[in-house]
Amino acid sequence: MAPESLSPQKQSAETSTHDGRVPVLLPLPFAGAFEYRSAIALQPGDIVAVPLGRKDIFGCVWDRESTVPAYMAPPPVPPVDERRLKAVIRRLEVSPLPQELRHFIEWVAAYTLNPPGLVLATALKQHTQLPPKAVLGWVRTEKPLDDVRLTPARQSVLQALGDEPKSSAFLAHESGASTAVIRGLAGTGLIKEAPLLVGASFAQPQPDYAQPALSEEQEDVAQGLRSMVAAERFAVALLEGVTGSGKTEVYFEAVAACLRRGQQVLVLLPEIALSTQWTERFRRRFGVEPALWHSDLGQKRRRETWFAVADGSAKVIVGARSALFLPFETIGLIIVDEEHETSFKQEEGVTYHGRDMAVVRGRLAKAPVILVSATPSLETLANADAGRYQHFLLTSRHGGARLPDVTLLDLREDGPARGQFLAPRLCAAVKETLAAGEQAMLFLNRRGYAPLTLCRTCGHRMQCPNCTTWLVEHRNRGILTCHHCGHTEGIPKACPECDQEETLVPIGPGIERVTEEARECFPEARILVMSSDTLGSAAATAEAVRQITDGEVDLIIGTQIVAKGWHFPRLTLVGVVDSDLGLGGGDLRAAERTVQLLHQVAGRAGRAERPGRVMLQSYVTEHPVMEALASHDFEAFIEQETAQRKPGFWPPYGRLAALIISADSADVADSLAAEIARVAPVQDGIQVLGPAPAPLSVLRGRHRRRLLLKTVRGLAVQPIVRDWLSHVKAKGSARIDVDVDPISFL
Ligand SMILES: Nc1ncnc2c1ncn2[C@@H]1O[C@H](COP(=O)(O)OP(=O)(O)OP(=O)(O)O)[C@@H](O)[C@H]1O
Ligand SMILES: [Zn+2]
Repeated sequence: MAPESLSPQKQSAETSTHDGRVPVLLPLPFAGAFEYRSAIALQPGDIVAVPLGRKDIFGCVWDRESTVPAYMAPPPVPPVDERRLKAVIRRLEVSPLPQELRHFIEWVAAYTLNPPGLVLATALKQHTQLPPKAVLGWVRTEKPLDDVRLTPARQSVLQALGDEPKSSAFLAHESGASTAVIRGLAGTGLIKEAPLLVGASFAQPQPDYAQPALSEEQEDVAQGLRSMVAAERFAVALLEGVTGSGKTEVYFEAVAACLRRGQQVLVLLPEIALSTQWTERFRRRFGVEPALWHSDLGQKRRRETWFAVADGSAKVIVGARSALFLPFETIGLIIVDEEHETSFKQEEGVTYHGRDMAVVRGRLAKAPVILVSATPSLETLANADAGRYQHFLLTSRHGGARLPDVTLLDLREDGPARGQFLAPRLCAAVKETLAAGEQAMLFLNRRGYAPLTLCRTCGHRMQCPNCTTWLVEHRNRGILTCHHCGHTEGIPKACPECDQEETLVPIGPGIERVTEEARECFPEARILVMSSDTLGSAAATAEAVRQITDGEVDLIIGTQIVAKGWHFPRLTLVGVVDSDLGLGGGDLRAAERTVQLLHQVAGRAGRAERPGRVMLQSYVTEHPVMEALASHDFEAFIEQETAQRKPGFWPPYGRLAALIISADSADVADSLAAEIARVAPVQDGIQVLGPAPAPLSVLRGRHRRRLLLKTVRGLAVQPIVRDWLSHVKAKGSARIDVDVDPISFL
């Protein structure tokens, strides 16, 4: 989304006790805030308990003035009659939601066409459940030192103690002493318990802890980023650089600049649970771990982090997109790493794009935003080309490493033997690599053993009973499973259709099947499989990374997990088993996404002294995607994509909103879809496509139809969709979901 569509923000300094009435936003799908009576003075942002129907519920005292531009704002909620007004029960003793965060919540709601209460729910998820319990730490007492015998362990504890209370864990870590020593010290009366300042457990990153020597090119870019931070105003930059060029190292300089100004930094990573290498690099650069924010965080840690972000003591927060909803004290910089990743888009509930909303958040915080990628999205490139974003480039790999040589393996000519998936030339290359004591990687973006199970006799295909999709065989677990709804069944002995035994055969490869083949071809190799099925936790991932880095593994076989920003210095060969996999389906971004993914995987090869090579197995070697990958010429590819999208006003040259209609039965879905189509907007610059059955026309037992609204760039989709949907109502089991800027077209 373009920053120019954001209007300047209005201040709403007004207190909300207004004739004793306050608007309170509840974390529920209502159109806006409700009014309540309040005898006590309340400020916007206060968390309160209020009655709703016969229940009590938490809500947030809201602003009367909206900062969202009028054309995007939802219609106001009609005021409530004085006599029906209910009273606020009490104010909670917890930190209020800052104004900037409230404005952000309104923005996200208006932009994504969601009720603001649902967006508030995202922000409140952890907050109001928190009992404000004091956590105790230790401080020095008045008692003179001379009275006490001091062991070296006790001395080092005293040294680690500052003016502010410190937690036992912190003291133990800093001093190397055990908690027993600390308790012993307390027994002497030299230290006593005191409430911890919230966030005290977050050690401060040191901007000058270990500064790298930057190359000239890196230094130029770092300088540009530092001055953006120094300007302390909203601006967006694209940091584009080939894989291994040191983008992380360079944006760390912007982080350092922000830390020196005492401000907070938010870094969004697409796959935070996999980011162990990233946090380790951060620690090497800044001396401490950053604060993490993701869904696997334990309750206690979540709570500590929330408060430490609110009081400004957590300086660098690295998180998944939900970190955008944290109550930052002063954001000075936002970084979105791998900005092209589609996993930044939340697909369930409130559908929003983390990258785009990061730009909104930066705007509200008056802070610069840096978008980082080796293969930027067309959206971001278009913004850079139009001069809306600054554009920084890193053109060479660090330390003289070369970009890998990319070879296309045409499967029509050099394909593998029947029933196999690795072409002879790829096998030979793997053998050579392993013989040289280097590591190889095979990439296939498909979990399980085989994507389809078919009866050789009658042609029956094993399908999910709840979804329009085939069941995927997971041979290791002896099951067939649906990757959409989770339906699981045993692998039958006989075909359920024709009852013949031993006729079901797997069609096509998943990584389990490729692994089986690799074990036969490379019997000596130590193989490690990386997929969400084998790496369940951050700890398992960290251990896998350690094994690879320490050279305990020869061959890595994996799904898209292996494409993430890993730095494996011994890895010199990457083989892509099925390069064409992402190209089918006719999705608007299929080609773009394939280039991004395969380039990212290829970029894992040859990142240190030894040169790398990449082999792409494909049936369409003449496809522009394959040519771009082989020649490292993305400009030509982007030009071609642009030429295809521009005339039809496809993003980023137009805007999209998808309507997904779903219901228990096909009839209900069809008739609602038809009704919506009948009242579709007719206007210059607008086109409505559909209704049509969704590619996943049945999902979890619900029948789905899609309509797509397309507008020219100058028209905002929000008011159009809002007006459109005001003419229809979903009844019974039917539902209408809106997806603004859709990424998935399933
Ligand atoms: N100036 C530097 N001094 C020392 N090491 C550096 C420097 N620049 C980069 N490196 C090292 O080079 C390697 C690649 O850098 P980095 O991972 O930052 O690149 P990247 O552009 O983010 O890569 P990718 O897009 O592939 O994830 C890392 O190990 C990094 O520590
Ligand atoms: Zn299913």
